[in-house]
Amino acid sequence: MSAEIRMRDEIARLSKSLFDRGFSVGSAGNISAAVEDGILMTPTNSCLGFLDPARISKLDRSGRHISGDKPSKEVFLHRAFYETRPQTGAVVHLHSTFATALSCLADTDPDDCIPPLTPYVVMRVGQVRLLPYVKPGDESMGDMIAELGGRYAAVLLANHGPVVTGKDIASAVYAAEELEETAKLLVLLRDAPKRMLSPENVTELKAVFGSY
Ligand SMILES: O=C(CO)COP(=O)(O)O
Ligand SMILES: [Zn+2]
Repeated sequence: MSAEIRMRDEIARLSKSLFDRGFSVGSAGNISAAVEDGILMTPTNSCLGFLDPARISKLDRSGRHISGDKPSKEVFLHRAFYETRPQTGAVVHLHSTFATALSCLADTDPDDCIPPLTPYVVMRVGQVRLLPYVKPGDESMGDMIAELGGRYAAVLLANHGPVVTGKDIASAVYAAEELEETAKLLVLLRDAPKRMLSPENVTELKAVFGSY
């Protein structure tokens, strides 16, 4: 089996896993993964729970659609991550409930919208930047991500949802799940006095576990 066929199967398998556990609903969200000669991307308006691996879109390195169904309308956003973070192997965009809830709160800190509450979000995701609202599929979102210069592995799109990257597709999916679970804790504990991880705790985690 070729590496591309294996990757198509892996995208479908992990997408279904996210859908089955409620991380995406309907046709919300999209996933892409790098292959040797381009990028595989979930088709626009497809449901993550019912992808046909053979119909997953393929783009060449310059972003041209070369096979499969029409790609996600968020193609600009995905490509901006691959271009500015060369270590990116996959990109996961979801409308998962709690991360999206944080993206709608007026007092979310745009520079650190998923603050370090527990270690795994630091280890798997790192600092997350909130980007201003634009309509889904707007080309300007690609520019806004490019302007971050590859400094963030994940962003939260205001009033929309998270975008999380990883060195490979499993890492990106795990990081998206970790981000969502931390967002859930932050919403649950919103009005309670909280003990956050200290800057020293965060530095230690980065030193021991590295950052992608
Ligand atoms: O989440 C989405 C847009 O932000 C879904 O769009 P696509 O169906 O085009 O991938
Ligand atoms: Zn979306």
